[in-house]
Amino acid sequence: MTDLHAFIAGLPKAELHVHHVGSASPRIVSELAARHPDSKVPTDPEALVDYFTFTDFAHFIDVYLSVVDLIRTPEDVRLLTYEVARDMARQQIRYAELTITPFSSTRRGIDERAFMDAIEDARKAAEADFGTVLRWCFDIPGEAGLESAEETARLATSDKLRPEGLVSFGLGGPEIGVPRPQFKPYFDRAIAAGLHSVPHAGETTGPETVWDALTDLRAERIGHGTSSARDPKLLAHLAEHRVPLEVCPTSNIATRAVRTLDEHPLRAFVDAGVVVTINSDDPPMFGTDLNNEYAVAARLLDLDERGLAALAKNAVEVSFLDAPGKAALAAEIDAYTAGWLAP
Ligand SMILES: Nc1ncnc2c1ncn2[C@@H]1O[C@H](CCC(=O)c2cccc(C(=O)O)c2)[C@@H](O)[C@H]1O
Ligand SMILES: [Zn+2]
Repeated sequence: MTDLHAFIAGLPKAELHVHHVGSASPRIVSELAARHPDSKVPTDPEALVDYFTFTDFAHFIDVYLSVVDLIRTPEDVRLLTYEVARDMARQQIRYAELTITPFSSTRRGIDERAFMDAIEDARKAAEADFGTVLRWCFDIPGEAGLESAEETARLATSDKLRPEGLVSFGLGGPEIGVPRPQFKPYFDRAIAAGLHSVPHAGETTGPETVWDALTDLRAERIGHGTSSARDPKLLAHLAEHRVPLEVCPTSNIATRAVRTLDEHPLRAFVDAGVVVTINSDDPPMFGTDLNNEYAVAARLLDLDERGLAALAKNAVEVSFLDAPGKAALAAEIDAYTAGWLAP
């Protein structure tokens, strides 16, 4: 391990763009598959590497949904959530906003009350046992249609069901053929209920989708926003209004949204003055983790320890953590970096 990799491994971090089911490691997949042996998801870690090699974005979503099918009971939901937090803690991730798609679970027959209790129970246990603070983003799986938007908005805004850890409202899945403006009424409801707007946009379609997310969905941060690099006016707007991009470099290669890491627009975003955060999206499915994404960012942006610490602090600053939590985590990053660089 180089010094920079060791620095990253110990750096306290926040992650703002990571999916719940997409974080199921081979260890967790094996445990779930043992509970549900009829699943087509392989349990052998070597076979999983092949299974998690995608020909395009649509193929990725097919495979993703086969892992969704492994989560059938509230106890599966609890196990997944708690074990994902354990994997995060091992990477010194202190705070994560985990994107959860409750529609996928409720439509598969998991009771909505039991679902909320399972994620909340796991959140509290993970904070007590591992020190990792979790918050939720509930996302609409856009391709599943307006029925899924209605269900997600209902679950996210219901006084009786809305979980304490919920901070934001998102929109994921394929973008092609799924225009963002149709989701405006659902985002309006979520925002009126006090949730932050963080849709995916510009991952697999052009910059116009990012404009739609800003205008119609009142996005406060953009998931990916990769194609923004093709529109200088959009870059200037993102920079001026300090709308951060949640960049997930390895994900973009794995889903073939970008051809190679050297062609990734991360550097163009930074050069344009856009606030960026570094994220892992669906780490085991993309053969990565947050530490590796920081190493990729260090290479693409030519960063040293101070630059990496600044990137980690970006994520804290634009997170939806409360002010004392942000101050404490930023101070922890500074203390760690000063200690590392001290002679
Ligand atoms: N890189 C990504 N970019 C975008 N999204 C990503 C990414 N990674 C993970 N996701 C997740 O994939 C889900 C997609 C689920 C979906 O399309 C769907 C369609 C029809 C039916 C059902 C169902 O459950 O019955 C689900 C999204 O909601 C999102 O949370
Ligand atoms: Zn995502």
